[in-house]
Amino acid sequence: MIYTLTPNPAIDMNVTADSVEKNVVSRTRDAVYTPNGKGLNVSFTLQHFGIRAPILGFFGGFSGRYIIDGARGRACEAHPVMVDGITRINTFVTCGPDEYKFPSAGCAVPRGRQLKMLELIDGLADLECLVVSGSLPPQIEPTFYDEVIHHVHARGAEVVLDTSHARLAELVEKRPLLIKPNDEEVAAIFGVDVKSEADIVSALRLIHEHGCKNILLTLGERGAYFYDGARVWRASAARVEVYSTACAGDATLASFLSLWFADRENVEGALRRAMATGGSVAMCAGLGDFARVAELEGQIRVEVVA
Ligand SMILES: O=P(O)(O)OC[C@@]1(O)O[C@H](CO)[C@@H](O)[C@@H]1O
Repeated sequence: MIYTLTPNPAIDMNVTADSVEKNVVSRTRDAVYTPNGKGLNVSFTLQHFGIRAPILGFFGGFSGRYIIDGARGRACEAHPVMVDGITRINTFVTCGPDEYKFPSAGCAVPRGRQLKMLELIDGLADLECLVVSGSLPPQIEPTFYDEVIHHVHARGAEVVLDTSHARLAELVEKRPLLIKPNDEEVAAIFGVDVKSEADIVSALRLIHEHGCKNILLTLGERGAYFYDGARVWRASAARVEVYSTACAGDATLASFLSLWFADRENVEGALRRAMATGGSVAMCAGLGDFARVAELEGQIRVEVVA
């Protein structure tokens, strides 16, 4: 079974504004509140594609309860580790063609609660893969990622990592099954350019040499690349009118896993579904209803480029 771990969940608040200016009141409308956080988005998307992916995470206060209730309301199993404090609310403002993103720091997770999470992971008898997604809240040291990987590997299970933390450069040496960086993360964390296709292929090979078994590199409207240590695939992006790109990367990762985790040969089908799902999510606030995935799949071109 695939599980997801979101160390720092959030309620996402998506709003629309006609203008955003400093030192004046910028009124917003159309607020949409959704239970989120990177790993939860992965679980919800997997659930859409018929794959149960129980949720692990740290939750607190009214906002934490709203997220847990929202997950259970979608028939997603949740194993919360409760903390004092209030789970964060992240704000996403769409203003014409521009997006403003304001993630909060999150609520502190004391060491005792971190150990409780590791204990929970140790007890997951059916764990095959843990998708660890998103940032770390206050009081959690970056080495918590290392500890989680150690506990998952000790159970004989695999780890998928999606984090923009600089520690990713060391974590790839622990041989995760897959990482899903974007172009900015590859440049910032691994110090390599991904402007041309030649740059991209070299970057993928470099990250693979450091230990990561598979890499799904997402590039927004430039599409995505996948490397498994043997071949590099390129997939085009869906051509859609973007409302908010928040959650699109998580949905891309989850929809890729929904096919590829069980059938590692089906990279082409998995990439087609991934790009269509990411496109459908970018058209709306939150994850939306995935209504246009099948139609968008027809637009996606996938080819082996190296
Ligand atoms: O602060 P993190 O954990 O890196 O990102 C959190 C977050 O921005 O990621 C998701 C979109 O990918 C949102 O649902 C959520 O608010």
